[in-house]
Order: sequence, then structure tokens, then C-alpha cells
Amino acid sequence: MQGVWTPDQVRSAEHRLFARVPEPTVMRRAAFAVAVQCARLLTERTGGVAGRRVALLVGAGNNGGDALWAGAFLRRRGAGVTAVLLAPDKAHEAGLEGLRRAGGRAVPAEGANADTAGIGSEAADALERADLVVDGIVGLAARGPLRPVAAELVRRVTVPLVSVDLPSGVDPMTGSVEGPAVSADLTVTFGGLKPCHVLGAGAVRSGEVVVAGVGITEELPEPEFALLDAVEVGEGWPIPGPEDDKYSTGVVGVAAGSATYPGAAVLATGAAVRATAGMVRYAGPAADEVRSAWPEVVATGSVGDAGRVQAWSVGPGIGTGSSGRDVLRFVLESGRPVCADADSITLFAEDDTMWDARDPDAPLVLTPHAGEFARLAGEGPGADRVAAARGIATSCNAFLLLKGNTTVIAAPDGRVLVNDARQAWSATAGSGDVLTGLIGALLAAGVEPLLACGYATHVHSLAAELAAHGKTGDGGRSEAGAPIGASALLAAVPAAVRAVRDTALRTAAPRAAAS
Ligand SMILES: NC(=O)C1=CN([C@@H]2O[C@H](COP(=O)(O)OP(=O)(O)OC[C@H]3O[C@@H](n4cnc5c(N)ncnc54)[C@H](O)[C@@H]3O)[C@@H](O)[C@H]2O)[C@@H](O)CC1
Ligand SMILES: Nc1ncnc2c1ncn2[C@@H]1O[C@H](COP(=O)(O)OP(=O)(O)O)[C@@H](O)[C@H]1O
Ligand SMILES: [K+]
Repeated sequence: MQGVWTPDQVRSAEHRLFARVPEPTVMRRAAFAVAVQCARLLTERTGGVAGRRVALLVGAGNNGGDALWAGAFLRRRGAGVTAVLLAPDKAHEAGLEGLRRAGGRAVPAEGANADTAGIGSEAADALERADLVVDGIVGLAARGPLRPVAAELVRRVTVPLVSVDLPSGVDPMTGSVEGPAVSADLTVTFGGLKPCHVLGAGAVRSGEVVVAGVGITEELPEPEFALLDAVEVGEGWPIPGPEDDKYSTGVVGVAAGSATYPGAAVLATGAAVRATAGMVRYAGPAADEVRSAWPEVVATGSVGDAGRVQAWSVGPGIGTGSSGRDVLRFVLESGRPVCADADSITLFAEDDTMWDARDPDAPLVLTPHAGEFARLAGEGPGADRVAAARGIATSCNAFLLLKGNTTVIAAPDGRVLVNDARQAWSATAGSGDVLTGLIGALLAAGVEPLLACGYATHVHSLAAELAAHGKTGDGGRSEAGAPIGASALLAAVPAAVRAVRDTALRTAAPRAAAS
């Protein structure tokens, strides 16, 4: 798992490090890492470093200090470096001195001969001629969007941009963007990932993220939350072994759909079929449609007739009337792990007694989108989606999966996983039904609920990406991609599972050879 740490955790780790290593040494290590990445980008985009022009956007704090020292390193490799100072009186003194000693120069952002936007002519010129821009405007201490002069400078950038620590203007803790902010091609951060690199708009604005340890990593506590990588998903995805049969790999029950919404039943059940090897039972009014789409499914008209299952997926298309309520109550009373989505969430929100129907020891997974979350919580998730998901998971004693481009999954004990989709092809009607089926199947296979949600979400977003790009093994590959429907996403689930399992296999082989 890749950990993510809050700005406060990183600051305390920094202070512990400063007890052993002088602060200027740490700053120069950080700046060197920035310079290395700038040189790489310059070489990729322009063929070299010497003779290229770099503009540094320098704010009042240590983030600007990092940029200034990085500029000094780049100057020594032959680049022409100009620092544009947003607060000339407060610019990091040692960094400024270092840059000047290396032959770089510094100009004020709002200097002489300012243009109508208030930008001095030397600053405007430096930006116009730059091959690369370094954003050292603000780092961990950032509050709110870019101020007007910084925003104007950033607006003028047309060349690759490297952010120091985080893209300025993005909230470090939540990744939210409330006004002008930097969009980086590359962000070099220190010690470990911070929330803004993986959450919401910040994830997009960060571009490629490179973590430089600089000694801080060793001082970090347990991370605030974590991301699963493809290797972990591939290793953990349940597959049948030699001793297995259709029952031992987990029987999942799907209670979804209605006469009005048979599609929800077909999608959720199909996802369960495609996710694991065990048996899938369907119970509900869309039994005929499910049977004809998925002949391998054992389908009945009501949950009472469904037979034994190891876990339930319930909710999509069941409605919020009395029959939906009875279905939800039945599966909750079964004492099995339950993934409750869509209408089930509304039923929980509208009927407090529903909580009493569940066995508190049986895991309950709730998978709301923002609107359903608001129904459940009484208010929307707001900017801090991790805190919002964690709050409801704890108060409801449930696993809470908050959907979106960044999906946040919180366990009742406070653990949190985040999945950054890095694309939005799954923003299509019915794709949530597919996710419900995947989670139910993994719960039935005995995967721990937080991981079941993490694996399912990872495979779901990968399936959307593969389907949109025609990378499912049936030709029509495309780099640009094209919109897909939930059926195409569902059809791509096996390709996504194969992809993560292959990644895990490729990683395991060299490890085995080395040991
Ligand atoms: N102390 C060190 O030696 C190290 C510092 N590091 C760097 O130091 C940074 C943190 O430095 P600082 O604590 O000095 O703070 P910043 O450099 O993040 O902030 C500088 C100033 O900008 C102001 N500011 C806040 N929001 C703003 C906005 N929206 N627009 C413009 N200005 C705004 C803040 O009030 C603060 O005074 C990290 O992000 C990292 O880049 C790291 O290199 C690790 C080592
Ligand atoms: N902009 C987006 N980018 C990436 N994934 C998204 C985006 N919007 C929605 N999704 C994902 O698509 C699925 C939609 O689920 P849901 O809102 O329940 O839709 P439906 O009820 O139509 O099936 C969720 O897994 C969600 O995380
Ligand atoms: K920055």
C-alpha cells in the first residue's frame, strides 16, 4: 500500500529530522530532487538542459526556498535561470544568495514598467522566454486559491511546469480548488504523498507525482490513509484453487432490479458472475431477464426463496417502497455481509429502524454517491471527503464507500483507502450497479470488506479505462478513447482482473528469482 500523510504529520516528521540533520541540508536535498526532475523534463521536451531557460515562481516561504536552490542546481548545469519574486522582501535569503552565486538572477513580479495586469516587464519577459517553469509559490502552508498576481503569472505559462511539493492554489489537506491554481505536469514532493496529490482536483492538478525521501520518510508515523496498487489487487483477487468447488469460492446473492428497472439486476448480477468463480444467485422481479442474460445464475422471484449465500449485494433498482424495504430487511436479518447500494441507502436514510434489522457483527458496506451521502448524513460530504466518509463509517458502524472520480472507502475502525480513477469513463448510468455486484462477490469470497471495496473499485475504474480505449483484447485500440456504457464496462471486468493479476505475476517472478 502506498501511504498518504497529512501536512501536520509531515511537518512533525520534518521537525524530528531537523534534530539530526540541519534544516538547510534537508532543503538542499529537496531542491536537488526538484532539479533532477526539471532536468529530466527539459531533456525530454527540449533535448537538453544547457542553454535552456527556466523561470522560477517564488513565494514567501520555504517552498520558494526549495525553488531557488533548485534554480541554483539547474544554473550549474548551464540553464539560464530567472527567479520571479512574488514577495521580494520575504524571499528565502539563503536560497536567493545560492541562486545569485550560481549566476542566476531574480526579478520582482510587480517590477518597473508593469503591464496592465500589474506584471513587471522583466518578469513578463522571463516567463515568455522560459522553456520550463518551477512553481515555488506556496507549499504545505497554503491556504486558499492563488492571489491575483500569482494567478496572472500562472495564467501566462505555456511550457512544462514543475510544482515544488504541491501545485500552488490547491488545498493540501483536501485537494479542493476554490479559485485560480497551478496545473503541473510534474510535482516533486518530499517524504511521502499528501492528500492533495490523490484527492479530487488536486490529483489532476499534480500531474505526475515523484516522491523524494530527503530523510523525512523514515520519520513519518502511520499514514492517514492509503492507496492500493495493481500488484496488491492482483495478488488479493480471489481465484479458485485445486480443492475448490462452486460453493467454497463463495456464493453471492444479488437482490436488485424491478419490473421498471430490470437493467440494474442484469448489470449487478453480471458483475458478480464476472468477478469470481463461485455461484451467483439472483432474487427479484427481473429473474427472467437475468436468466436470459446470465444462464449460469440461479434465479428466483424473491429473496426468501434464494437459498444459502455467503454475502448479499442489495439495492440497485429495488425501489424505496414497501417491497424494497422488505427485501433490504430480509438480507440484513440474514446476518451475512451485505453491500447496500442505491435505493437501500435511501431506505436507511428514511427509516431509522432499518439499522436495528442488521446483525452488528456482520459487515455492512454502504456505497453512496454524493447525493445519497447527503441523504444519509443530512449534509453533503463537503471539501474534506476523507473526514466525511470516516465520520459516517464510524457513526454507522459500516464500511462507507463514497463514490466519485476519487473514491474514498472508510472502515468503521478509521482505516481509509482511496482510489483515484485518473479518468472519468465510468461516469455513466448503471456503472454503480456493476460496482455493487463486484463488491458482493468479493465479500462472498471472504475478502476483508475494506479490501473488497478497494479491489472492486480499482478493477471497476481499470475496466472502464480498458473498455473506453478498446484494450479488452478484441481490437479497436485507441489512445484517445471513446465514451462507453455500463455494459461495456462490465464486459471489460475480466480484462481488468487479468491485467492486475499479470502485473502481480510480473512483480512476483523477479522477487522469487532474487530470493
Ligand atoms: N523546512 C525545510 O527545510 C523544508 C521545507 N520544505 C518546503 O517548505 C514548504 C513549507 O514551507 P513554509 O512553511 O515556509 O510555507 P510555504 O512556503 O508553503 O508558504 C509560504 C507563505 O505563503 C503564504 N500563503 C499561504 N497561502 C497562500 C496563497 N494562497 N497564496 C500566496 N501565499 C500564500 C503562507 O502564509 C506562508 O507564509 C514545503 O511545502 C516544502 O516545499 C521541504 O523542502 C522540506 C524541507
Ligand atoms: N467523474 C468520475 N470519474 C470517475 N469515476 C466516476 C465518476 N463519476 C462516477 N464515477 C464512478 O462511477 C460509478 C457510478 O455509480 P452511481 O453514481 O451509483 O451510478 P449508477 O447509479 O448510475 O450506477 C461509481 O463507481 C463512481 O465512483
Ligand atoms: K508549490
